[in-house]
Amino acid sequence: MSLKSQTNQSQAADDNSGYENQGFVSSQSDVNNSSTSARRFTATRSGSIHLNQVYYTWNDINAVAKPEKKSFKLPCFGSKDDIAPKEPKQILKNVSGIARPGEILAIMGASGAGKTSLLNILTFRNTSSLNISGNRMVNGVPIDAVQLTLISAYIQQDDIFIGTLTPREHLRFQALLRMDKEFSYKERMKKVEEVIKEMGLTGCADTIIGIPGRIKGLSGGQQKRLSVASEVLTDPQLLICDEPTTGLDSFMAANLVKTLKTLANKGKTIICTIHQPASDTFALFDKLLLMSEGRVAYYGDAKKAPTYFSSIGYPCPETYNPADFYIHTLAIRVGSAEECLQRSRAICDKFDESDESKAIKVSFSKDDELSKALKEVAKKRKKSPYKASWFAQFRACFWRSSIVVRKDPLVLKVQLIQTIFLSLVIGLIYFGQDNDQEGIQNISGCIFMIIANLTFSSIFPVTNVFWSELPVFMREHFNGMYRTDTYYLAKTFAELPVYLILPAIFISITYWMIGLNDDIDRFLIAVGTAVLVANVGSSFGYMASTVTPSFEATMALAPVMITPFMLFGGSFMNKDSIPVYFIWLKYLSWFLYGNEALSINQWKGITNITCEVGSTCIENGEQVLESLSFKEENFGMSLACLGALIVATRLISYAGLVMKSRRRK
Ligand SMILES: Nc1ncnc2c1ncn2[C@@H]1O[C@H](COP(=O)(O)OP(=O)(O)OP(=O)(O)O)[C@@H](O)[C@H]1O
Repeated sequence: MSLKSQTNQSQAADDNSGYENQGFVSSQSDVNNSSTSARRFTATRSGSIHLNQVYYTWNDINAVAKPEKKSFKLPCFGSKDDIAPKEPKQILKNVSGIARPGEILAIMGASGAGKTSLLNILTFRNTSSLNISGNRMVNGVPIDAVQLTLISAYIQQDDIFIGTLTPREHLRFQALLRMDKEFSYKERMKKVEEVIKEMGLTGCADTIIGIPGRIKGLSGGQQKRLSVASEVLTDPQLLICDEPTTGLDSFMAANLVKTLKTLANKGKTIICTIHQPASDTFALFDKLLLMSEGRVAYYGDAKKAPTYFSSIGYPCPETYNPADFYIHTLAIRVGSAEECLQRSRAICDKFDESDESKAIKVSFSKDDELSKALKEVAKKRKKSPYKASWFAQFRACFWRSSIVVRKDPLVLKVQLIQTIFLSLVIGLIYFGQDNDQEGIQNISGCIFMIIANLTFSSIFPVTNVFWSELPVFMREHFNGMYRTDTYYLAKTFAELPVYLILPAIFISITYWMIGLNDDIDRFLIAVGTAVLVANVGSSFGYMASTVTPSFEATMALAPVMITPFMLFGGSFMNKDSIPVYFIWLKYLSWFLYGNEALSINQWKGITNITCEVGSTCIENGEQVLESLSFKEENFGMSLACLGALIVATRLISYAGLVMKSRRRK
């Protein structure tokens, strides 16, 4: 190791005190015969790697769209176009570039220029429909998708958060699951506070993030800064941002790029695609990669671009925003496409011949140590992508889900109001029932109403929350933050109090208003039965959500799925009259089990049913149960079946969630 690299090593050790040095320390001669700054890296036992500086290079990237799979058509129905083989479409042609530490590289171009395709290729994402050639290297070492994720962070265009959290809570959750095992809880929380300050989020750290259309929260710019903050927590040396300023006004866009600039000034390498930035935002970029028709039209210092374009005959007028000028010059306009294509081709050809073009291709000396370390760490990460243990994942997910339960009005507040309102309505409708002939019918009706309300008021809030949280789960799960089982189990336990307390409140109000069996033990059994029914309902809500492809499909199909269980619940049709081919549905109907349990609880041992002299009457509870085909000895079995249905529907929901996450892979 050179003397210079040893000096840098001790300096960097101070910078990275949180990392455990395992001896993978390397130096490397610099690029292009420029000054030799040693770049060391540190690999930790827990499977992370930290590079002091990142030079990300891509050379001669070519991308061709894979031919579309032809759908089967009878020859007589196909047009000539269907039969003729289609020319493979070249998306990128010999695209090269380099992103350096301490700089922001902006990838710009008109619509369809190839920015997204290039960014996808640079991040190894969504490239299954392309045939790609060329190489992508970090500090001269060819890398793959997993190796890139070890040293970089990708900030996607759309910000996805749990809207009921505050930025501080969101960042704490991220820190608990994404920072290396070596960091203590205290260090993680300290890092969160540092990042809040660094990203200018101090003023809104305890404001709710917000849910569009439901809860007002952070501004677009603050949300974007929070996205960046989430990534900065893990201290990646390479940040790749997909159109970070989209949807922001020019002031907020400039603010965000200034934040990125602060990070670049700390030595980070930043790449971002951008759509027509305002001139003050454009002025903040260090390097510019202009694309046109899948080719490089310019790569170099953003400030030198006007001189370069003047030199090839396209001077930017003084009063013009340079970004607008380049994009207009390179855009392919409808109506003059051929002329625009010729101009684009000429500009790209000129760039290919220019000195600027030659400067892109830089050579690195071989770094076998870095290559070996990257491979080793990637191997570990492939085995287990998670940085936190199973228990740490469960604890963090449980903590966050508990906050959601407490703060999301849909989960607790709205449900509580709805529960009290509906229980009062049912209580008033069936108020003060007596043990007489009319009361038998009324009580049978109100038991059914209680079960139906417990079911519906559990299913729909669950589906709403599930679908609004699903994108967050998908992104975080794929980012290796937590496993599906820890997420699902933590959520189940965090929501449990809701499905214990709300049914208990519901039954407590209705039970006494209606005047059901006034034995206190019977009341407590009714509470227990209501809790079981509500939990079958919430589990069914999860199941309906995980086995259907979209929120709309869940909302459309859930009632259809519930109807048969409701029909065979013993109220609309006598239990013993169910057609033989539908008997299996009866065994899955929580309406039937709930109905049977609550009816037995109500009528068992009742001997004093009033009967007018001279009329045919049901005289006691036993006869009531007999008329419904319910048997007292089935009481325990009905409760056990409700419990079994909860377990079964939860397991099916879990399997559905696993399938959903697998399908995304
Ligand atoms: N998988 C693909 N198959 C076929 N054509 C594709 C594929 N991916 C991209 N293209 C085409 O390649 C061209 C470049 O697309 P790309 O999305 O990279 O452009 P862009 O510069 O990001 O545009 P915009 O700013 O409008 O998003 C477009 O004409 C697009 O239709």
